[in-house]
Amino acid sequence: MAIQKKHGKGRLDKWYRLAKEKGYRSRAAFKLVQLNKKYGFLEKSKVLLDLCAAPGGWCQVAAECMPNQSIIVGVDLSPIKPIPRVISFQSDITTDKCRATIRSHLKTWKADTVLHDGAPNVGTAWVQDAFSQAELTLESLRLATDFLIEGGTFVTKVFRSKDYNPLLWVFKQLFTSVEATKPPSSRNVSAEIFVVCRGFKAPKRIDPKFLDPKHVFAELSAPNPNNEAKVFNPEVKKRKRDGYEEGDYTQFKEIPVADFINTTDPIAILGSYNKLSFHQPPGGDLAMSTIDRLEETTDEIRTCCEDLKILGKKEFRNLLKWRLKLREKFGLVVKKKKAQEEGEAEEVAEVAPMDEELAIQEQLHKMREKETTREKKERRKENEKKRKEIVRLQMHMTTPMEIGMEQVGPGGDDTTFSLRRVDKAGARDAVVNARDLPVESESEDEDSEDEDSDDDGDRLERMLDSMYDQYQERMEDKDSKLRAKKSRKQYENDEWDGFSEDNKSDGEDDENEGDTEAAQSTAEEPATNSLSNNASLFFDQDIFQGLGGEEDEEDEEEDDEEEDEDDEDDEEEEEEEDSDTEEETPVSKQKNKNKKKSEKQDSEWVDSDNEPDYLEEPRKANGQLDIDIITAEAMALAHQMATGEKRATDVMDDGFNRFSFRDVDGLPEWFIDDEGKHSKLQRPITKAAADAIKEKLRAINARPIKKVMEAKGRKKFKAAQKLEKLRKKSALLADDEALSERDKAQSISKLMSKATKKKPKQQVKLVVARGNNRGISGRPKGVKGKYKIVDSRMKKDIRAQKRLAKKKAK
Ligand SMILES: C[S@@+](CC[C@H](N)C(=O)[O-])C[C@H]1O[C@@H](n2cnc3c(N)ncnc32)[C@H](O)[C@@H]1O
Repeated sequence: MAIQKKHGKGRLDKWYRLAKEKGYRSRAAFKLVQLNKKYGFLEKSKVLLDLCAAPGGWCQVAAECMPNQSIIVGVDLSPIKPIPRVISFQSDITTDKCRATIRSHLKTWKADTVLHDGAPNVGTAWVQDAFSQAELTLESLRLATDFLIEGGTFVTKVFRSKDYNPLLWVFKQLFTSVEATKPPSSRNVSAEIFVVCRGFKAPKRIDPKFLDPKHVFAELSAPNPNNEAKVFNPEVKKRKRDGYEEGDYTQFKEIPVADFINTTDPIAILGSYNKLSFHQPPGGDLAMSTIDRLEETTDEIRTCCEDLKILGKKEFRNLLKWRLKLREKFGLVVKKKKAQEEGEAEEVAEVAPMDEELAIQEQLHKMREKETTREKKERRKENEKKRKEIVRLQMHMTTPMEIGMEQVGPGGDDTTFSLRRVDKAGARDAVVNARDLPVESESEDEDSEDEDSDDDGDRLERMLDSMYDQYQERMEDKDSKLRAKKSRKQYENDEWDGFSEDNKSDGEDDENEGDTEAAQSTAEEPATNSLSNNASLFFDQDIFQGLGGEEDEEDEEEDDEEEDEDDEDDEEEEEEEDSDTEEETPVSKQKNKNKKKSEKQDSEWVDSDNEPDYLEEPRKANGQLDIDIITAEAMALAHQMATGEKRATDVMDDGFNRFSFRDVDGLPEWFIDDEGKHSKLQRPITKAAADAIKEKLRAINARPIKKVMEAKGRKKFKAAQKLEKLRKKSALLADDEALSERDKAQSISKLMSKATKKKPKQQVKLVVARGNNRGISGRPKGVKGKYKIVDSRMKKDIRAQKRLAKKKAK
């Protein structure tokens, strides 16, 4: 059971806040709400008497729940501010005057329900309050018996004390059903219980003893205590069930040490008593004298027992240890548990749990709170780890390199850098994009903590990457330029054919063979397939020159054989072949032309082995490259080349600059993208080139797009159809002999005017982007037909334009 604070803000719990919210005068109002929810007596009542009603929370609830025209009378020692539909007055419920006043208000009516929530010493008039709680309850019962109707309900607050059971016994004599319950809004730390007595028996004569506190709460004489049994057989001793002592305001409390040894709750004793007494009664006490004589009971222990209020932690610990030792000596340790279990079982049975749903909800709430605190803790831990990892990365303590090096070491079964393995591990894309790669620890000796933090680093990287992807997607949705840029980038990435699907399937049969094929294909790509410039340059390096493909070798062999067979015809055939191919395509023509031209300039440029990939580009009928120059830089370059200001070799030279071979491996994409904006050669743009591009774009914009053309075509077609219909109709009218010529002419002209009448244009509603419409996407609420979202400025401008146009028209 959670212990709630009894003071300060601990009192301001959720019921307090709820009461404030709902306008109830006290949090106690919820106790009645919950009691009524369980027993439903208020809705059935027409006359209600609220004893001890101030400040009036219960009266408010009663006024809410009871039928209209009901009579509600509230009384308290303290004044009650007026409540609609409630009669209230100030009086002591134990007096005859109070009884008379109630009678005057109720007249001949009998009450269906009597409520009593009285508590002595809690109201503002506590000085006048002389009764104990139990006595007050009995007094309220007396009033209830005076005013209750037969079958009526009496709801009262009772405190768990030694008087509780006698009270319950009295209730049972007067009511058919008596149930004790504790509403959820009643604090757990409070000893209060509510007893709902239903079905008032309304006996003609009530035995005065039932309502006489002296008689009801008279103590039964206890049997002589067996002190020996008390110490040695504690299971026989029943747990003290006196509950809270009424009116015990004594400051100094002492308790016999034997009780301290026997108790199941030593902490409570140490906390609430001032002294553990070794004092024995006149007749002597075996337990006490035994404890006194034992060697464990040292002088120090005795001194500690003298004044518990001045002891520190250490002394308390000593006392508890001493108690345990004595209990062991008396053999009480195991038995104590049993006794406690029994005691607890009994206690639970006393109070019926109320409103299970509410209890479950509360429990769920607690569990959820626990869960969130746990999650928060974990998140904090995780963040701390990530922060450390970033610091490590920044200090170059971890390197995002050596990708897959340990898996396939040199001299292993696989080739040194088996791309296929990388591919199989699903990291091909990662290699291409130089990201998402797991960073492997550099040495196996690194401790597990480092591995963990490496994993965290990877996770952080991946998180950043995915966040960046999401950001880009969002931006692409908004910006078509970005979309185009992405598709261009994708296209460039797709050009990397180093790991073709074919190779993949081959490789599954024979790894080694596949590998050579992969190598071969990569070596061949520059010549046959269109690789990106970077890739071409990469494979142009000397290291790849020696790598010949199987096909090449076969071709060579075949050539050799042919050479052997017919040496003489070889040269002629070759010449013929060359001329044939030259004639076949304009591409080769162009190639040849290029060859001849560039022989003067640069022999490398037309090296057939290094055929540039632009040969795959679309060409015009005359064999010229069909290049659409769309950027000012390209236009400027084209201009420079056309005027001879720049040569092809210059362009190639320009290709080798400090940005050409930027090492982007292992760098996150967002970083590359960000850098890419600036890490490139800034090419000069001429004014003429910029103007030419502007002109070109203007022309492109002026060109009607396909959809507009289609719409225009549809319009034309529909007009033709309409005309045809009209023609047919007017022909019919003209042939109608029943009509006079004048009527015919009139009907035809009517038809024509109807056809030529333009449909009124649908108005475009201007919706100002303010209030709820600010920043919305899609149709604003309550707008039908065509609409346009504008800002208020635009709306005003349009109105002004219209006004001006009207003025001009006048
Ligand atoms: C817990 S408060 C009642 C709260 C009330 N049910 C409500 O919902 O606002 C207890 C009240 O009992 C009143 N009380 C105590 N002894 C009384 C007595 N002898 N006669 C009348 N009222 C008494 C106190 O003045 C105090 O206002």
